[in-house]
Amino acid sequence: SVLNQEKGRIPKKEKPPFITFVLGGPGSGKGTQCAKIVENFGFTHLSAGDLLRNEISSNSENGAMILDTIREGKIVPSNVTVKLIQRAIESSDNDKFLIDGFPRTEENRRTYERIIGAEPNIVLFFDCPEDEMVKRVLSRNQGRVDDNKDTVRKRLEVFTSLNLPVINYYSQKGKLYKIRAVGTEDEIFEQVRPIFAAVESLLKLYDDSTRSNKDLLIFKVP
Ligand SMILES: Nc1ncnc2c1ncn2[C@@H]1O[C@H](COP(=O)(O)OP(=O)(O)OP(=O)(O)O)[C@@H](O)[C@H]1O
Ligand SMILES: O=c1ccn([C@@H]2O[C@H](COP(=O)(O)O)[C@@H](O)[C@H]2O)c(=O)[nH]1
Ligand SMILES: [Mg+2]
Repeated sequence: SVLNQEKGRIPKKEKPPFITFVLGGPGSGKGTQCAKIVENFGFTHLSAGDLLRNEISSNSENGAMILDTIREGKIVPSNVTVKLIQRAIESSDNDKFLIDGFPRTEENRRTYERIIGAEPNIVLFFDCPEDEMVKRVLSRNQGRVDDNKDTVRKRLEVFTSLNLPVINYYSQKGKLYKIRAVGTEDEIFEQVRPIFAAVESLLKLYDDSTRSNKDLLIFKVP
């Protein structure tokens, strides 16, 4: 805005957004915890699965292919998912996002980096035992076509073989925050809260600065 420019600050859209990837197996509680982060810290929640399900319900050209892929617990082609995420980020006024359930594969990750031209600032990993994840998914009752025994088994296999390498990648980069995703929703959120309290302080510093320096957003939570 003019006000910002007068004060010598960088207008909001010219600053890179703060991106958090939220990872974890099926039913680990990603969506549940994202809702709490939205409520407490004002992030915009973009669930890759929800963006894909919207494509099915709006009868888009890729809808049938996406439905088949989700039924099988497989992964939708990277360019399709990344374009949906890109469109959602660009059409938002917010500058801090939770990208939930993406990237699922190393190929997803590289495609995101190529198209968006950036890496996430931090990555959360909800680490939950398999038997607990299966129990949660099978009692979810939201009418999802993939919440059945057979597809859950396939989703768990895909998680282990394709998603864990992505999680290891971000761990090696020092960007990963691992949450022990057992206990009540509130108990789990008490592990999440300090991470976003630190992010909030950092973003405040950044908002007050005149720099568009991305390095300011590389930090360690105490
Ligand atoms: N800590 C918890 N204890 C018990 N049930 C939980 C807990 N957290 C979430 N749930 C429930 O487990 C189910 C799965 O949670 P949620 O949808 O948040 O998982 P998810 O990681 O987003 O799963 P998916 O990858 O399949 O989308 C939901 O019915 C949710 O209400
Ligand atoms: O990046 C993504 C995210 C999701 N999928 C497909 O959607 C389902 C459901 O995802 P949830 O995160 O559990 O809502 C997932 O099993 C994949 O089939 C995808 O292909 N790519
Ligand atoms: Mg979810």
